[in-house]
Amino acid sequence: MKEIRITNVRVIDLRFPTSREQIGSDAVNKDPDYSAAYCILETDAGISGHGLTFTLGRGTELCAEALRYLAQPIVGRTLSSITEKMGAFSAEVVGDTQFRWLGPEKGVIHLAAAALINAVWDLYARVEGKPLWRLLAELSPTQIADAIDFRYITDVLTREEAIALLTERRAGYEERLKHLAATGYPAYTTSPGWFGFSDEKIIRLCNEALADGWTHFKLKVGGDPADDLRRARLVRKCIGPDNKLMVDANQKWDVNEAIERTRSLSEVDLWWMEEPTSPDDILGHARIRREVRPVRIATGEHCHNRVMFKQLLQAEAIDVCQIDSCRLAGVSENLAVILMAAKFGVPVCPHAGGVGLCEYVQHLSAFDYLCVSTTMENRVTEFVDHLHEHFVDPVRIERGRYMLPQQPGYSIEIKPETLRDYSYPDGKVWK
Ligand SMILES: C[C@H](O)[C@@H](O)CC(=O)C(=O)O
Ligand SMILES: [Mg+2]
Repeated sequence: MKEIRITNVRVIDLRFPTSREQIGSDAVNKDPDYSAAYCILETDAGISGHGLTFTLGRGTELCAEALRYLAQPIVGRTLSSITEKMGAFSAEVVGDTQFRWLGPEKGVIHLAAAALINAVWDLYARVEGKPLWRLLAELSPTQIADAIDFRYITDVLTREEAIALLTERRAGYEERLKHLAATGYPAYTTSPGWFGFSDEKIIRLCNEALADGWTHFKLKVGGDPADDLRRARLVRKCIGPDNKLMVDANQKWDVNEAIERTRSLSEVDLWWMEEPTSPDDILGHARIRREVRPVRIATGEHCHNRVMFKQLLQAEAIDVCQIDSCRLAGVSENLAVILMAAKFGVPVCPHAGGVGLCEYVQHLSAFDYLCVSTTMENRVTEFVDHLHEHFVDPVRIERGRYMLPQQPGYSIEIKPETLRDYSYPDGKVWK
């Protein structure tokens, strides 16, 4: 096959005015405009790769600028020179000897790295003619290991251990694939439970979700204690005792307060408490987890790199590992965390509250089930029912489950008219 060369990278600052209806709101992020720094890798073969990183509106221009900077060195490179060792490529992207001072491997520059690395994976999958989950599932254990930068995690997961785990878990792959294709991957919905929604709206949306077959629901908390409890009781009453209810405080509390508030909310039978305190407080999470048992503790959407996840796992601080497709530096770093979570026996339930995150994480969950965890037990991938109409290959949900994507790529391409109308500040939506 002819070598494919990247000839140009276009970067777009894209923003959706979701705050106008309180979509995506939580106790801390009260007015999110779901946004993205979006990039298109153009090639000399006519085929292009797409990637985005999720943001909340203001500041997206900083991510877009960082993305432009990180993209420069790949213009002129062949795709195969990058994809033959995606782990080395990831290390290059995050290792720029001056730029890394702005992180390292965290914040604006890491979000930008995710958009770029994801775009390369998208291009790779398209060129191979496979959806990303299938590309990953059909790579050999050695090739998956080559896609990972193991630096800083070899004390818990070496390259050899990763290869051994993937090799051992290969058994039963065909049966799992048939099962996944037939039933889809379990999901939960956050859409009825945004912080800024009225009681009436929450109940109407829960009832609609129940009718659509949803069995797992998440509610935003972190407001006035009595109000949180009242809303949680309302949702529990509406969904009944058998469906699962999770709550998300989005980092609102100090550790002591988190313990107190979780105990109080446990009255409504919580399946998990999410982001009870600062995402950086690993020992705080460990203490909260010990003191609120049997309520399980979930976190990860603000866990900015594999080292943080390594420590959360080592410290026995989490019951649920919420990887984020673009908080971590794209597919490659997510693979590292999926494998570490498997080693510690902690279920991965990806975060997807944002634009494009559902489109991304369905591929990661499929790969996790097919090749790593080999089970769906206690695993649910988040779903939010917003903005899918802007994607060329949007997610398909049936009875509360993600159906396997079929089109080549990482499902993240946004329609050209959306790129035009929602680009910031010149798109017509922002005029
Ligand atoms: C600002 C985002 O909508 C955030 O609230 C998402 C989130 O925490 C989740 O989906 O979980
Ligand atoms: Mg959350």
